[in-house]
Amino acid sequence: MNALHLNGIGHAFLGRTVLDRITLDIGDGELVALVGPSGCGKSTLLHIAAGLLEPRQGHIIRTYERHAVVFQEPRLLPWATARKNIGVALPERLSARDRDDRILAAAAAVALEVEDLDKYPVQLSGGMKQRTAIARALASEADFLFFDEPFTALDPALRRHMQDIVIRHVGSGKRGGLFITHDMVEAVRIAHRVVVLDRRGKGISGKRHIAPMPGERDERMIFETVQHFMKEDPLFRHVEELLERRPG
Ligand SMILES: Nc1ncnc2c1ncn2[C@@H]1O[C@H](COP(=O)(O)OP(=O)(O)OP(=O)(O)O)[C@@H](O)[C@H]1O
Repeated sequence: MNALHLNGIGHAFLGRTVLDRITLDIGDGELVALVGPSGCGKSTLLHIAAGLLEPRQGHIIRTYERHAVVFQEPRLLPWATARKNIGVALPERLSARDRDDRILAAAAAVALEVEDLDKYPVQLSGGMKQRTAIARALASEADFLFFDEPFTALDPALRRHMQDIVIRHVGSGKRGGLFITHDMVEAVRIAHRVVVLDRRGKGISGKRHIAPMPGERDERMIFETVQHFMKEDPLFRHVEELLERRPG
C-alpha cells in the first residue's frame, strides 16, 4: 500500500506553469529523496503534498494518519521557549509527565542541552533553532514526515547525525517520508529511492532504487553510488545544477 499518492499534479503561479502532470507514489515505510535543479518546483510539490497549497490539477491520496513538516527555516513561535515549541504539536490527551518525557527525548535526539529548552528562539543559534524544529517534528505523533532541505544550516557532523535520526525514525515503523535535498550524498545516505523532478517541473524524469536499506550503507558504497549517478547515469545529467546549491 502507498502512504502517499500524488496523481497528475499541476500548478501555476501568476499564470506561469510550475508543475505539470506529476505522479508520484511513496510506499509504506518508504523515504523518498526528491532532487532537481533549483527552481524546478520541488518545494511547491512538497507544499501541495502536505496540504499547504491547493493544486490547480490532480489529486492526492494520503493513507497515513498525521504528518509533520520540517522546513528549510525553523518557523518557531518567537514567544515560546524551545520546550514549548517542541511540545506544540503533542496531543492534548498526554499527561504533563508524558509530554515532558517526549520533549526531553526529542531534544536529546537532536543534541539539544536541557538548559537550552528554557531559552526563547531569539536566544538560540541558527543551528539550535533548526534542531528545535526537527525535535518538534520527531516529538509529534506524525507517521509521515515532509522535509524541505532541513539540514542546510547545520554543520557537517550534526547534519550527518540528523540524517541518522531520520533513517531510524522512518525505519521504526513509520509510514514514510518525502525529503527534498540538493546534496546527493544526503539523498543516497537516507533514501530508499531517489526521484528526479524534471528541470522545468514537467513530470518526474526518473527514479532510482538504492540497495541495501538506509542505515546499512557504508561510506564507500554511498560515495561510489553518488559517483556512479553523477558520472554515468543520464538521469542525473543536470548534476551541475544540483551541485550548485550544495553547501560547502
Ligand atoms: N508564491 C509564489 N509566487 C510566485 N512564484 C512562485 C511562488 N513560489 C514559488 N514560485 C516560483 O515557482 C518556481 C518553483 O519554485 P520552488 O520553490 O517550488 O522550486 P524549488 O525546486 O524548490 O527551488 P529551490 O531548489 O531553489 O528551493 C520558481 O520559479 C519560483 O520562483
